Amino acid sequence: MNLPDEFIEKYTKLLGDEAESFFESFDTEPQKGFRLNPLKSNYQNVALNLEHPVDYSAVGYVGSVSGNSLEHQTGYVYSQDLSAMYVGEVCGPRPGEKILDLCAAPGGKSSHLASLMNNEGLLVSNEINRKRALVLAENMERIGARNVIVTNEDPAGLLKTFEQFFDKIVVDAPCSGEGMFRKDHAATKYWHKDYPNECAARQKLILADAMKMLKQGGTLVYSTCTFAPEEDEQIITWLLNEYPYLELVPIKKYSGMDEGRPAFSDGNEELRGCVRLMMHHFKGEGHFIAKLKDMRPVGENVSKKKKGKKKHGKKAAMSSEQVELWQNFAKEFELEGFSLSNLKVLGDHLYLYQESWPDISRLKFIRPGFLLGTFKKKRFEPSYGLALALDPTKCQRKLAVEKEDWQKYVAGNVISLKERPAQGNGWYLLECEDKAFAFGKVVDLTVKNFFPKGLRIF
Ligand SMILES: C[S@@+](CC[C@H](N)C(=O)[O-])C[C@H]1O[C@@H](n2cnc3c(N)ncnc32)[C@H](O)[C@@H]1O
Repeated sequence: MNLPDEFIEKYTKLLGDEAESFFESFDTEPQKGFRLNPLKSNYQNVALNLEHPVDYSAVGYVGSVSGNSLEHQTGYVYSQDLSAMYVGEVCGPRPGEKILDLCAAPGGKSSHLASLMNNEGLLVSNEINRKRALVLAENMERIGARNVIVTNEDPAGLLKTFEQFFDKIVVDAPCSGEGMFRKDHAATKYWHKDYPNECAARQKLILADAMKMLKQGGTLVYSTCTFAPEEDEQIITWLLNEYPYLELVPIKKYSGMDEGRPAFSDGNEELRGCVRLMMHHFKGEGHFIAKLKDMRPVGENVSKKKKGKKKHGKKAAMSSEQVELWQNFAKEFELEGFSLSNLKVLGDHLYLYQESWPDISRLKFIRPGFLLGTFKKKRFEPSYGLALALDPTKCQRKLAVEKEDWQKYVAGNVISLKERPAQGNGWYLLECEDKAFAFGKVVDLTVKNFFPKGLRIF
């Protein structure tokens, strides 16, 4: 491929003997990857080739997945570059933690983080660009996570709500994208000699806001998809100088992973603890990852001081009619873990929003909690996301259909039944090959279509 002359000049100097194989790697075939989603109880029940697992993630595989497959539609699988999937592993989210993914769309890292949190704790997935934030929300819905808020703020906008709040923050920063040149040749057109420095200036602003939202004792994971030292090692040097209480946590290197390069910055040997994923050594695209820990003792911080304050702000109460409609639905589906104190109505929408989460009413959001459904003239219509978050193995009110009927439904058509289900008319969780794929409403011998129009496939 044609790389910009100044790019070649720069990396010839930086990489010396290695430069030739580095440049050759831009002409090699990219290898694809995917992750399975342990939020689904039977997550290994997928018609996919699982013979090539990666060694750095228990849920990652080499291979490709069709966006039109049942596995993809039901959120059992997420296509993700083999390098990108190491970021979530390095973060190592734990159930119960409060985590921020600050630059999150389209959701590769966020879906990975949420899939490892067992629906416990809170993940705030933020994206500054509204169009991209909408795609992010769709992807988070698909994986069936119940503990995610999707916001659409610039990093400074989040500060008013989340000062010193998070246990872990992932900053997968907007960057010069050199590591994506192989996959996306057009990306070379935006590149110019000063681009990495321009990106670095923006990265510092984003990180300065991120640092204000990190709890004392918290962990920051910084990643880019570029090889540029200005945006990689030099940013880490800047962080270490600016925030002397931060320490680099050495990241484990698996086969083909490079160390960070001290010579690309101020010579600090600790930079070796970072990871460089270089296409001439590793099978994924180009990436850089660093992990830093705030070493100050976990003490009184702002969010604790505010403890006495009512966290929810104005929480719209449900009307008695809404309570009854929801409770009837929840009883029919034997839903557990949805206590009324954790439910919130906004407009006609009903959300699961844990009482312990802070008031986000001052933020621009796409999903202010997990959308359970919508109240419509004396009835409750469950959300598509709720269907994907339910465990079909535990649900009695379900209807299993063949693959052809799944195809019809996700294309926007009704399903015809040979006989009426024993439980009569009404809402059913639809499943195919033991995977919940939507709610459908049975009226006699027809399953009416409620598949979201914008997500139709085929
Ligand atoms: C590398 S992409 C994120 C990819 C994502 N983490 C994933 O795994 O799917 C960087 C994101 O940062 C967003 N961004 C751009 N400028 C930003 C800014 N000033 N502050 C925060 N995010 C920004 C972009 O819109 C883009 O979605």
